[in-house]
Amino acid sequence: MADVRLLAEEPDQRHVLRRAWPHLRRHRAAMGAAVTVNLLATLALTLVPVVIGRAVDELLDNDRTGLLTSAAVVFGLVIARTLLLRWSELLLVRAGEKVVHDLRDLVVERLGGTPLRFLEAHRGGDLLQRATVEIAELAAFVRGQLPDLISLAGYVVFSTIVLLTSSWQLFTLLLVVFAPPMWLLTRIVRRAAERSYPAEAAARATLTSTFSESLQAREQLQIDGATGTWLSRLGGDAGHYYRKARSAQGAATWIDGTWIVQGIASAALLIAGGIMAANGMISVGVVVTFMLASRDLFSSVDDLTLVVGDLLETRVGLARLLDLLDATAAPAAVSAANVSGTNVGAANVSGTNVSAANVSRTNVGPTNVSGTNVSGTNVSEANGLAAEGVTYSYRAGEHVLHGISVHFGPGEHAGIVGETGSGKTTLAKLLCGLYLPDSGTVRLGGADLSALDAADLRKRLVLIPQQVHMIAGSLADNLALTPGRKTRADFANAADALGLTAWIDSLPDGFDTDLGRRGERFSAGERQLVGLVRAAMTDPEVLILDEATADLDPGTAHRIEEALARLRAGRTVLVIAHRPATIDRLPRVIRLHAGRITTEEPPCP
Ligand SMILES: Nc1ncnc2c1ncn2[C@@H]1O[C@H](COP(=O)(O)OP(=O)(O)OP(=O)(O)O)[C@@H](O)[C@H]1O
Repeated sequence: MADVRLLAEEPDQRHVLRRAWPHLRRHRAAMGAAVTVNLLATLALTLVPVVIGRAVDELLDNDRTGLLTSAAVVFGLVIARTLLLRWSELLLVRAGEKVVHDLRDLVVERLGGTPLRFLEAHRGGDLLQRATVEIAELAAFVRGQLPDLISLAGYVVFSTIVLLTSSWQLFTLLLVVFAPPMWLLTRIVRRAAERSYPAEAAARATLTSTFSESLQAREQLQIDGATGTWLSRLGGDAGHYYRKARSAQGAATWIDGTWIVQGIASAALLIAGGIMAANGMISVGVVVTFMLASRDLFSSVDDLTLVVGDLLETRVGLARLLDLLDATAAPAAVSAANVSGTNVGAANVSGTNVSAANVSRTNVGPTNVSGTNVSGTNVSEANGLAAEGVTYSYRAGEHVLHGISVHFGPGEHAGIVGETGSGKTTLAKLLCGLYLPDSGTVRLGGADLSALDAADLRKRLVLIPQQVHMIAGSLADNLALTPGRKTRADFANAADALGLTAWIDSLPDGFDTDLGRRGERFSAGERQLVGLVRAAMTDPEVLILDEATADLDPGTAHRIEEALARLRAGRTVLVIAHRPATIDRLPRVIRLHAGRITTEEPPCP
């Protein structure tokens, strides 16, 4: 299991911003500009209580000109604030959306390039949740709360400065009455949120997984009459999510405590301010400024607590997303790890089981193949496809393949057979580089697959699985899923080369025939025909067909055999064979039993 890092459902939330920074770096100028404009808007609004306080003193002094000037300044500040705020929101949302857009692209790119094993090791719903819901939540936060968060943080700072410069005595009183209980409440909310939000996100991901699996398996569940069992499992997951969501709500109720703290602080300030004004220590205007600015501060802190609640929730999603990006990053490092692991394994294998040299001389007989079938000259192991001491496990410690060594010469046609679960499909995926071995090496033309360029590999080695996956759309849409830009003419040429033109013509709309949402219109065998046409367009060195286990109608079986026979020329073709008719025709057969090669039937003369 060397090449897979398993994702934790409840992520580590430490240093999330530091981890996210590399993804923000490209947009820092735009974000810096947005934050600056936002802070200017906030500053404009924070100055309003100061001007109102001055206006009150001017009113008490009968200074009409001063009063009118102050009123004009208040008006100007409010207008400036409105315009600046709108501008900053636009800038911030635009910059934030770019970040989210880049993250979304990166997730798609990383998931597309990640080893198959990584995808198989995780529940589809969990990956879906991280790649869609959590990015959507991040986008919603950026649009909805991020501008507020910056404004509110600005209010807290600027209001504090206004309060401190208005009256240090009242400010000291405010500090004593307001700050300690607020600090305590914030700690409580934060702790409760850190406990409950990740658990809520994990429970939601589990529910999504169970739900999406039930949709995928709906036919099987109905056949087995297991819908009830599945529903109760879904109900269990829904109940678990409900409990976690309630606990997260519980964490949020602590926020209401801030109202009580604010009430007490306001009353204390009013009494103290009144006494000081009566004694001539400060003007009435200063008391007014102080009360207005402290109200601003209270409501900012209040709103900030709510937004911070959202921030903590978004932080969990961001941490889960960053985990996904980290786990699917750096394929170079992954393959390097595997290459070294492979070398160790290969050394072990040659020491204990079957050495690479033995494989070519005794077990597999590539010399025979090359000597007789292909070129008439000896082909060493440097040519063709070779597994050397390959070991593989899906779960740590449970080997599915045990030191498999086998070689297929260029142009060879061979079969891999064995009972269900003996490891044929797993070996096929290793042979075409979809899995990396735990130990041992798979080589193509002498080169370790893990060292080859992934895109190049996909053109040189093609696997047609038992169940060829189809996307919603037409036959042409499905044929287009081939490396390179293929045209209608390419589809037609490939079908013609495989003798499938009559079959395509027999479809209602030829290449435009709609195959349904999941290609339901085609049987397993017909889907493999689609796979064969794609393979013909890719023109790989090695083609591996994992024969469909479902019963094939004679017409389709014949078309597959015919197409395969035409594809065989000039390339290595391996068939994971299930049907006796196929096995009988294979010139060379390798039999697997419980992850080991048991017998090797030599090539037919
Ligand atoms: N994605 C997976 N996760 C965990 N275990 C798996 C996975 N795929 C296969 N296995 C297990 O590995 C073993 C070998 O499976 P594999 O599909 O390679 O066998 P097979 O010979 O191709 O079987 P079949 O003829 O039924 O296709 C089986 O025990 C199977 O349960």
